[in-house]
Amino acid sequence: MNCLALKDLGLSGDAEVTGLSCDSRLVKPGHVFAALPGTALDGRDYIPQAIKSGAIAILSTPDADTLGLPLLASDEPRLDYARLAKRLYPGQPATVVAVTGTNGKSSTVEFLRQIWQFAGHTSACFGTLGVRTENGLAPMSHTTPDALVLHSVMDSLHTDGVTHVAMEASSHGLDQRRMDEVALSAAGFTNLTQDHYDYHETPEAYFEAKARLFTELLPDRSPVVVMVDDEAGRSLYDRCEAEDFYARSIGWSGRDIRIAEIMPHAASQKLTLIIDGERSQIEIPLAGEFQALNAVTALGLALVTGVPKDTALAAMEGLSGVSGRLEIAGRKNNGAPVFVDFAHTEDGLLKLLQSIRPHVEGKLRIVFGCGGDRDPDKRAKMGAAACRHADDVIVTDDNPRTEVPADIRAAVLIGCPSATEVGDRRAAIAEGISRLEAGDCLVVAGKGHEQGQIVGKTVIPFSDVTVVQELLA
Ligand SMILES: CC(=O)N[C@H]1[C@@H](OP(=O)(O)OP(=O)(O)OC[C@H]2O[C@@H](n3ccc(=O)[nH]c3=O)[C@H](O)[C@@H]2O)O[C@H](CO)[C@@H](O)[C@@H]1O[C@H](C)C(=O)N[C@@H](C)C(=O)N[C@H](CCC(=O)O)C(=O)O
Ligand SMILES: Nc1ncnc2c1ncn2[C@@H]1O[C@H](COP(=O)(O)OP(=O)(O)OP(=O)(O)O)[C@@H](O)[C@H]1O
Ligand SMILES: N[C@H](CCC[C@H](N)C(=O)O)C(=O)O
Ligand SMILES: [Mg+2]
Repeated sequence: MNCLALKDLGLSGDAEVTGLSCDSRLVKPGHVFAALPGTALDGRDYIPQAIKSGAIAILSTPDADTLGLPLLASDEPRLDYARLAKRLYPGQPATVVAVTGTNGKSSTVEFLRQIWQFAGHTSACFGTLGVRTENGLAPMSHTTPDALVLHSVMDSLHTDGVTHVAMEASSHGLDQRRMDEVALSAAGFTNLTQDHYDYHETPEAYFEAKARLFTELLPDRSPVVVMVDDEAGRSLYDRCEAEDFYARSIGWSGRDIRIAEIMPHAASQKLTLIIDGERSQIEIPLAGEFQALNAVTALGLALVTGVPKDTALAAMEGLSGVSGRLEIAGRKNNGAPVFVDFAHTEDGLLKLLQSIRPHVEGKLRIVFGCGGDRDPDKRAKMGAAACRHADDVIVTDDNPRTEVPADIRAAVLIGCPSATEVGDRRAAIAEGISRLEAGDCLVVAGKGHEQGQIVGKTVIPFSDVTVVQELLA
């Protein structure tokens, strides 16, 4: 961490700043406390608590009552919090790429990391799964972490010799300015469908939060890679072109990387791609069209960050799947497979079930639920998608958080009245497995890589993959 004194921040006094926090519960002696107005609470109410814990200055709105402590007054305290975080942790890998979109961010950043690593760059990625380097995975609490965590992660990656990092840009993170001080080299967009309307309220506001990455955070003329197969992608691409970015359009209807054909095999798929007018064919060791789309987005980002085309294509032929994304967890003794996937939106479920369907001779069965304290409007829609595209649906719990689990299940069942309801997730998975006949397939969706079930404020250890394996044993 950089050494700063109060006077370096324009405040009086020589006291050394030992750290920064926006949570009074984490304040230590010598910290600057950022008292931020929030979505549920107001950080300014916690100034007395922060002072008791040893805060020596407050960063907040000009009207904040600091009880005599020096005030770093700001009309945009979240932005200035990010700026101070960057001053304390200034290191950053030279190439930083951010990926946004409703679905596919975690997969795309991990594939991009693998391509860079294959090309000889010391690489990392971070997001929902944590911070991944060639040495392993360290957990993180958010998809786009709070600015302080973000810059301390960047700084330590830089210290460890990482030159290339791919990060996920969530709509919450963009809206709350968590990544405003990151110096970006390029950005990618996967797709936009419904999620998080509880927070953003309208589809337009959700889109604009994502669009901030391109319109406000990315330096002029930077490369952008946009999947243009949906309306949001096309509209974003047009904006990026108008703003003089180096805009690359990719996808089935992409101009710069066009997917001409995908031939699915049991556990792989052959892609025919037209890259800048030239045809290439590769076999990627991943199943499911959506995984191919994410791999192509990663390819686009690898190319604009300097990886030679042949190297990037060779890397794609050796990609490893991401934990909990169409991961085969095991097979019943009659051969029927059980997959674990992280689909937690209507479109995610649709794409997941469409991807698996061609490989199923018998019945396609699904166990899933919807998260509590998250967009309630997506629940019946997810139920309807499951009902329409699977042959057998079991609705269960998925992180009820502070909501009543039965109420969440009831909302899902509105879209899927014929489904079986089994609240306990382990019992639901057991029921799904017991129904599996030869030729069938079961997919357990919604939790993917997650290692816990959040009930109230408590995290109960729970892993879909482990539970499936225990039940199959
Ligand atoms: C809705 C939301 O995103 N909230 C985030 C936001 O909290 P907030 O500022 O609104 O919090 P608040 O509870 O109103 O409190 C206001 C302030 O008082 C402070 N406080 C509060 C209590 C106290 O005792 N002392 C104290 O100082 C809080 O630290 C906060 O600074 O800023 C906090 C600090 O960065 C985050 O931890 C918090 O994430 C909450 C826990 C959360 O669940 N967020 C999820 C929805 C989220 O961000 N998800 C995205 C997207 C996921 C995806 O689709 O991939 C992500 O990037 O992870
Ligand atoms: N390109 C895609 N189009 C539609 N659905 C997808 C796509 N990629 C992934 N999915 C679905 O979304 C799930 C989550 O994928 P991934 O973790 O890569 O997305 P994410 O954007 O990081 O999600 P989150 O918002 O939780 O961080 C997958 O398990 C799959 O069901
Ligand atoms: N990043 C997403 C993940 C949802 C995963 C699902 N298991 C849930 O809890 O709803 C979110 O926080 O909304
Ligand atoms: Mg993610």
